[in-house]
Amino acid sequence: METLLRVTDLSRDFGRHSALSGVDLCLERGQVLGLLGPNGAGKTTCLRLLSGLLAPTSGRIEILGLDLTHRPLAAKRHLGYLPERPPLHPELRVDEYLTHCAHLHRLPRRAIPEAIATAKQRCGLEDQGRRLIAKLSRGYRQRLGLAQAILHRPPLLILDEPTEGLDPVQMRELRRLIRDLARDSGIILSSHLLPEVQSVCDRVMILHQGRVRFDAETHAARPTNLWRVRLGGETHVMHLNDLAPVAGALATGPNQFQVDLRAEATSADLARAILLAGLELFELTPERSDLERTFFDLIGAEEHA
Ligand SMILES: Nc1ncnc2c1ncn2[C@@H]1O[C@H](COP(=O)(O)OP(=O)(O)OP(=O)(O)O)[C@@H](O)[C@H]1O
Repeated sequence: METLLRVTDLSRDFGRHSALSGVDLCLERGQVLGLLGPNGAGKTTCLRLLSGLLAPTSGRIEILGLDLTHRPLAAKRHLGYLPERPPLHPELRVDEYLTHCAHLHRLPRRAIPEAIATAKQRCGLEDQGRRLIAKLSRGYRQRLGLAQAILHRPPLLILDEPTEGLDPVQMRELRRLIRDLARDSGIILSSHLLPEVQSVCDRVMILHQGRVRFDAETHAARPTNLWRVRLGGETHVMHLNDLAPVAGALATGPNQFQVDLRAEATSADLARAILLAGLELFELTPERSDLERTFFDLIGAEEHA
């Protein structure tokens, strides 16, 4: 595997306020990393640092082994960036804007038409070249922002809230595009939506108040077949362990249990078995994964604050 990005002990202060502190991360080609966190967690600050738009207070960022602080131009050549609000020029047509971006990316003049055609094709903009940007829908503007980010075929893509403001169909299409782009690049994206990150990312980092609170592969963070069960009356854990769909049960409180179901069993099988055994079922809910627990604890803390 090829390491595209290596970040060591990255911090950024604004005056006395620490917006980001002690972030370490590594990204390989083919990986999609999701930065998740509530408003003000430090996601945009982190992505602006990684894209070289903001200088770190301390720490090191290497893109394909090039130090972003000491060799910014060489390092940024390998990077495509979709900011939270892409600076599109509404008075330009799609092709005019992409030509302008190609010049900014310093693409050789002869390579520009093909680069634009490829970027438009990948982003589903083939028929939009003559359209005024002012007339594009939100979804198409986002595609155009992505097209400018991939125009020079960078191996590293940084996308700040790429699906923000899109409708569910546009979101699904953009997620598909992100997965497609990840076949030959590494992608970091930010979001404050847990399902979004779970559906598109291989790895997730939760930021809160500028610090990393959780960092794991998303498949490792997926819930197992664990359920929380609350029963009525006087029930012993043995009653649950005797039921056919149950692989194992633990008592977690008076009449409360954590139940691990057999691989092929469903919650409906469990509910049926509990009722057939003559027990009273008060609650049956999926146990959250560590990722979900951390996320909802933090969001809950935010809402409470
Ligand atoms: N230029 C700046 N000057 C001062 N403070 C800033 C600046 N940029 C960000 N901050 C502060 O740094 C913290 C992190 O902000 P940041 O925009 O990175 O969060 P975020 O996770 O991207 O939030 P959101 O989801 O709302 O975009 C916030 O407290 C914010 O107010």
